[in-house]
Amino acid sequence: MASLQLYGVKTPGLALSSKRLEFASKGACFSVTLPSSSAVFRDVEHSCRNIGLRVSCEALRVDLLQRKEPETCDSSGTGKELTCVMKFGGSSVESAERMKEVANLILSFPDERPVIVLSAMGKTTNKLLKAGEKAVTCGVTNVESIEELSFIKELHLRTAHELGVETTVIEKHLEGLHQLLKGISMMKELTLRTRDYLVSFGECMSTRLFSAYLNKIGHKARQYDAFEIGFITTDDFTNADILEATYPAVSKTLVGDWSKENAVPVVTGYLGKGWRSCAITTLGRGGSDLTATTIGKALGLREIQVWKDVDGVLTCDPNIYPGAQSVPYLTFDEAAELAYFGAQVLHPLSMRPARDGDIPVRVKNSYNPTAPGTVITRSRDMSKAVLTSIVLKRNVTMLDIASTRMLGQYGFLAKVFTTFEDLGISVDVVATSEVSISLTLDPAKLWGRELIQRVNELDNLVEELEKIAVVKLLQRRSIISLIGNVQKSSLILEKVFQVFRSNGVNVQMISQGASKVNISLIVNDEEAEQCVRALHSAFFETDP
Ligand SMILES: Nc1ncnc2c1ncn2[C@@H]1O[C@H](COP(=O)(O)OP(=O)(O)O)[C@@H](O)[C@H]1O
Ligand SMILES: N[C@@H](CC(=O)OP(=O)(O)O)C(=O)O
Repeated sequence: MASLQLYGVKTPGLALSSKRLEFASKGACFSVTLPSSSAVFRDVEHSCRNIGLRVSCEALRVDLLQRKEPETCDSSGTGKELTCVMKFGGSSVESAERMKEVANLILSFPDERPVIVLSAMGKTTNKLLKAGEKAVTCGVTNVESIEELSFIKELHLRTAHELGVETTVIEKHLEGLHQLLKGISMMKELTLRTRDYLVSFGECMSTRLFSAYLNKIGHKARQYDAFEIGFITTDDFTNADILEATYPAVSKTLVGDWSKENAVPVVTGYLGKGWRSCAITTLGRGGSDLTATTIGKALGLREIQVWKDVDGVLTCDPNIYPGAQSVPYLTFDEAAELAYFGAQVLHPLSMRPARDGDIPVRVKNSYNPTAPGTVITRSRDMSKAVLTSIVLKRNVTMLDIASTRMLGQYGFLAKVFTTFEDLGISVDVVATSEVSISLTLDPAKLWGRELIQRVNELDNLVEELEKIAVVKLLQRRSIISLIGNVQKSSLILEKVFQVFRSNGVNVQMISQGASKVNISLIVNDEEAEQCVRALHSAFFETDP
């Protein structure tokens, strides 16, 4: 038997009984006693609906997984609510020195009562993945000498020493990591599920170190593993999606604990728990941004701050052009499009919870906290906006598909897209006429797969499409996305084509589509960076 609490209750004080259920009203909470089988989850949901309670199987499952007894919200804290999320990425917490600076930064906002979200230290996630790959082939006796394992151990132990906190806070994890790598090397295989478990050590350790440090300097803090506090996801290992049930569960734990002890919550970014597998999942690379916005929405906070190593969202990738400037304002739609089309600065799905909860997101530089950064909100004054940012997505596969039938035949586009659906391949940019279609394949989805699988999928795709069309497969293309005010598309395109002409570059496909903020152009990979630099100069560095 398990004890549950239900969320989303509409009518406080309502009592219900049935053969299998016992609801006892407790303010807005109801506890229920039932055996833990999924059939019963459905029964409970159904019964609740019948009496006007809005709950989902997922919400029930979350609480059952936590197996928490109903608690009274007796508060011994200050009664002041949490105000914002502050997320610090790997670049912001790469060393003890950086962690100290981040702690100072947090303390320099005495009016804020933040939830802290941290990524793994520096490049730890990459190193963990590399260590996992080496473990597959190196043999159990050689795991000890995997360079990346030694690096991670040394980094975290040194950080503990330099912060002056007990190494015991991470020792169990370091030992667990070592054992896991031995396991991988025995099995000679690294599944996606194991990969997620492997990388979770990064966030689990960074948050433990940081929370211990805050406590050491007299700032009460409490560490949380996201997968223990209700971050419930799909079971898509390495790219899991957050489920609705996460919001009430996370809010209940964080707000409940805060109201009792006023300890700054320090939460692992990037991680969740698969709702069927109950195993640790990850939200895709850079997923801590999504953790932050999810907490912001769950708790209805005033602001979500995402602290990076750049002065906010920039006019283009500074690695392509160091003269990129910071963009002061963006809408959620612009930021989402920018992230989706490849700007590494934000996780592609991270704007969704912020937009749903209408919570402003501020992108700031932890190395330069006085810089204003970028504020992302639902709407902004677009009257003067032309181009906001230029984004590059490299190594894209493009398909030219021309119907073998004549003009006036219907159903061609439907057949093409059915083929994509059947093969589970998603499409990025599309331009069509009645009898031909050019499109690019989403590289994130395609390149995430094993090489053999990828080649097979492309072969199958072309084979299927060739039944109705002449197909040309074009590799090594780049999408240049122009994020801005599409209302001024003629002005933007006039300038773009001038730039391309003077650089001798031919655009191979162009799509404005339904998006109100993005014009996409496809060029050859080798021409792409030069184009971005030339466009940047034309749009941002010359007088209007
Ligand atoms: N348009 C852009 N604006 C800002 N940064 C960008 C942009 N495109 C790419 N970047 C890169 O994104 C990096 C920040 O993202 P990320 O490495 O995920 O930060 P963090 O680890 O702090 O979360 C920057 O250092 C920069 O190199
Ligand atoms: N550590 C994870 C998650 C993350 O969000 O990292 P960062 O905030 O450093 O991009 C990654 O490297 O993907």
